[in-house]
Amino acid sequence: MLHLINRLKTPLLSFGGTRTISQLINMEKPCILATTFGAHGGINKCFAPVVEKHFTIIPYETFLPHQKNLSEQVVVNGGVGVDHLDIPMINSFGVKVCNTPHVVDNATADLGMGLMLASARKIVEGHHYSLTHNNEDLPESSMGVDVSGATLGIIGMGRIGYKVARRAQPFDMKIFYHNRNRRKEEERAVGAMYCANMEDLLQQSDFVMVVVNLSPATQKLIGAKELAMMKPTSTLINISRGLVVDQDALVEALQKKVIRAAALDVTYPEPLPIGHPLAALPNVIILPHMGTHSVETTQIMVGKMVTNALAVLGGNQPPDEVKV
Ligand SMILES: O=C(O)C(=O)CO
Repeated sequence: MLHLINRLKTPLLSFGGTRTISQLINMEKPCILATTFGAHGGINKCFAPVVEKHFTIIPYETFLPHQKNLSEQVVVNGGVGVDHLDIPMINSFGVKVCNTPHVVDNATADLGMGLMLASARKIVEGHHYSLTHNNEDLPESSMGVDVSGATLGIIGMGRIGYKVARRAQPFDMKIFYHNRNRRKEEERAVGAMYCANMEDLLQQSDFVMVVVNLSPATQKLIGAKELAMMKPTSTLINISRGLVVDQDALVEALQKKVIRAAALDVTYPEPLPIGHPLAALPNVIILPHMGTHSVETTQIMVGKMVTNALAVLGGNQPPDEVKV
C-alpha cells in the first residue's frame, strides 16, 4: 500500500500542485472518478487501493444512479477522449467533467509506433513461433515489410498525430497527413505533406495511422470504400477509437487481402468478445486499448485526475474542465 501512496504522491507534487496525499486523506467529501475499460480500467487496478479510500470510483455507465447520493461531484476521465461521456447530460446535474490532456500524447504515440513495427515485422508471430518451434526454417508467412523508408499517412494531426510524425521522422519515413485544418508549423517541423483529400493519403501510404477524435463526423471514417483505396501491401493502424473504422468492412478487407494487415489498439465493443471474427484473422494485431497503459503515464494521469477532483471539491475551477 505504501508504495502505491508514494507513487501517487509524486505526480501530485510534480504537477506543481500544492496538494499532497495528506490533504487527499483529509478530504471528506465523496467524489466520482469515472472509469471505463482499457487504460482507464488500468487506473482502477493499479491505483484503486489508494484512490478508493478517498473517492468513489465508479464506471461511467453507473453514473446516473450514483449522482443522486453525492453532494459535490466531478467526473474526471483518465485520458483525453471523452466521446463516451454525455457531457451536456452530466453538466445538467451541476457536475463538471474533466479529462487529462497532454499527458497521454507520448504514450499513445509510442504505442502507435509499436503497433506499426510489430505488424510490419511480424513480431507477435515471431514470438509465438519461437515458443512453439524448434530449429525449423521460418515459414514464408513470417516475412515482414520494412518501416524504414516507407510512407506513413497520419489521419488526424492533433497532438498525438504530431508526436507520431516526430517518431516516424528518424525512420526516414515519407509522411503524409490529413486533417480538417492544415497545420503548417507542425508540417514544417516534421517534413510532412498535407493531403487536403484523404483519398490521396490512402492511395499513397504503406501505413495508415488513424489518430482522430471520435465524433459524428469521424464515425466509420474508414469504411469499405476507403479500405479499397489503400494499397494491397498497406497496413491500417488505429489508436483513436474503434468506431472510427467500420469493423465489418475491415474484417472483409483483411479476409480478402484488400489490405495487408491491421493493428488495432481500439475496437468496438471493448473488450472485443471472444470469438469475434477479427480475432480469427492471421493478419491482425488486437490490443485491449492500452494507449496510456504505462506506469509513468498512469501515475501522471492519476495525479492530474486527483488534482482536478480536488479543485472542484475545494470550490475552485479545475485546470482541465471539458466544455462543450
Ligand atoms: O486518452 C485517451 O482517451 C486514450 O484512449 C488513449 O489511448
